[in-house]
Amino acid sequence: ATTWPSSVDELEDIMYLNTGYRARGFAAPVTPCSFSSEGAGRIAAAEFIRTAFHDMATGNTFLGTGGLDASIIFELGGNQGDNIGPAFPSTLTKLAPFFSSRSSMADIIALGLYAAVRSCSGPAVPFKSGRIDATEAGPVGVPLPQNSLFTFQNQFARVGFNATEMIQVVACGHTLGGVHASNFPQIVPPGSAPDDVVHFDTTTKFDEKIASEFVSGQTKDPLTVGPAKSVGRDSDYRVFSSDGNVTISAMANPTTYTTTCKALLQRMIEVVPSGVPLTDPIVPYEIKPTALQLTLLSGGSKLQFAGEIRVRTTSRPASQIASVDIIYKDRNGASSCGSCKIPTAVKGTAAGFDDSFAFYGFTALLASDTSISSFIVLVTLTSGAKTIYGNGPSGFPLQDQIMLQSPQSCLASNVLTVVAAVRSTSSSGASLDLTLKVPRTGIIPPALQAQSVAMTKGAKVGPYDLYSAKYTLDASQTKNTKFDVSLTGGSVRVADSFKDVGGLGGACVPL
Ligand code: HEM
Repeated sequence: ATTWPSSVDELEDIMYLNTGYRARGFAAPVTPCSFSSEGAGRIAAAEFIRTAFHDMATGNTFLGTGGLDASIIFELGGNQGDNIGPAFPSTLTKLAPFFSSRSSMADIIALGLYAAVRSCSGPAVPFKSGRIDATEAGPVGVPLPQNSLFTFQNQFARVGFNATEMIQVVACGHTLGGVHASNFPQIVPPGSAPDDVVHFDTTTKFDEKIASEFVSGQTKDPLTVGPAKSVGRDSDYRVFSSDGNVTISAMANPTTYTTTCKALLQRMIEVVPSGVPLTDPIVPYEIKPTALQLTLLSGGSKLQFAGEIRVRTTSRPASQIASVDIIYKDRNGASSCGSCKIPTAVKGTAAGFDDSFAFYGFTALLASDTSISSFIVLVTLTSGAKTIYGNGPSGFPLQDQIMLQSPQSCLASNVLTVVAAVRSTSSSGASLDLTLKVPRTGIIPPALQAQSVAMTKGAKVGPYDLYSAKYTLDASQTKNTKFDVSLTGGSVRVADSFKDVGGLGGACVPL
């Protein structure tokens, strides 16, 4: 199990909170499987999968370069012929809002494949994080329908797939969507098909029909039969028949198809430059603290501790949970707080493709002198059974050395004011660390730009000193800027992190 907090926390939320309370909505553009906000003839799930393939396809595992690195964001515009069609800009536009300092664009593209495949009833492709974004275009070299079999085999070998795996992974991709007349008029002549698109198989589902219809001679795959043949663009035919139909026949079995595609699509999204370490596959937390916030209250003797505990309710439904309690330790790791118990109440439920969650909210007052350093979570079932979630040996950690003072902070006509409370014993100073999204001409995702502003020391309130800083944002940055407040001077970075300017009020309230 992952210990909280972890580098995967943001991606874990994006991956699992599809609908309901605190939904991130990442899978909404590909739900249901047949959906596209772009209108008739388009399938966003197919476009997400094709985008991941094209980003990966120019990698080179011999040299350890490229792969799934988001270099595709620099490779649109059409002059190189690799990325033809509106699928790529549409996909990147839908993915870009999820790009942050905690979720690289390359990870988001890979996660897009997971969501698209799963939304179409395909397997849950294991998703690791840690991909690093390229800073410029990669080489050309996506397989094109006019390429020879020999070229295809070399192109797939370059990204680590042998001749058999090439057949398999093409069959995994070409189960959704199809060929569009506007992109490949020699393959689908304009006006020759409804909505100017011919689908690869007869179902809009992640299934083996692409293989079974090929083997039975029923296929209408436009890269196998039809106009593509006479112009040498029947690439699926060349690929699928390249070993005398042995592999594509095996892929006609539904179980073989699903198992093979799960493994090969995972490998596909794990083609990354050498030296890029990926995490273990992300799995949902059983218990995950959410939106925790300490706030110093007026007078300085009390801290407000508020937040939510997200409980996974997939195998243990929320209806069986009688209570969720927090049991905390004071800032010295002791229990000077007495029972040190904080009750919670249900705030809402959420769901992913395969998991469900309930959020339990709480607000408590703590003595600011003794404060808090960690907590564990006690789940009591209606049967009386109790389970303690300790997050490893030391509990869920919480630092009280620096905290955002949300009520004292505000965003008023683009001017951001941030106030933090810093324990008087803590440090030499505080810093406001912004992650700005800077729009780039002709490139869909913005650049991330780190910006630090020294905070100015103000009044002393109880055991804390207040610090403040101002920063003027561009209009486009008033909704998408994240920021930390951090201590300066220490050897280990201590911060209250990943706050959203969108969460601040329009008027700062003095303490
Ligand atoms: C020999 C290798 C391949 C060739 C030559 C090839 C070629 C093509 C072509 C020409 C299209 C039509 C695009 C359009 O008209 O919009 C297409 C669509 C598609 N390809 Fe491939 N492809 C190959 C391998 C793959 C692989 C390995 C995957 C993913 C695992 C994949 C996923 C897709 C998907 C999902 C679509 C449908 C897109 C849509 O409906 O918008 N392809 N491919």
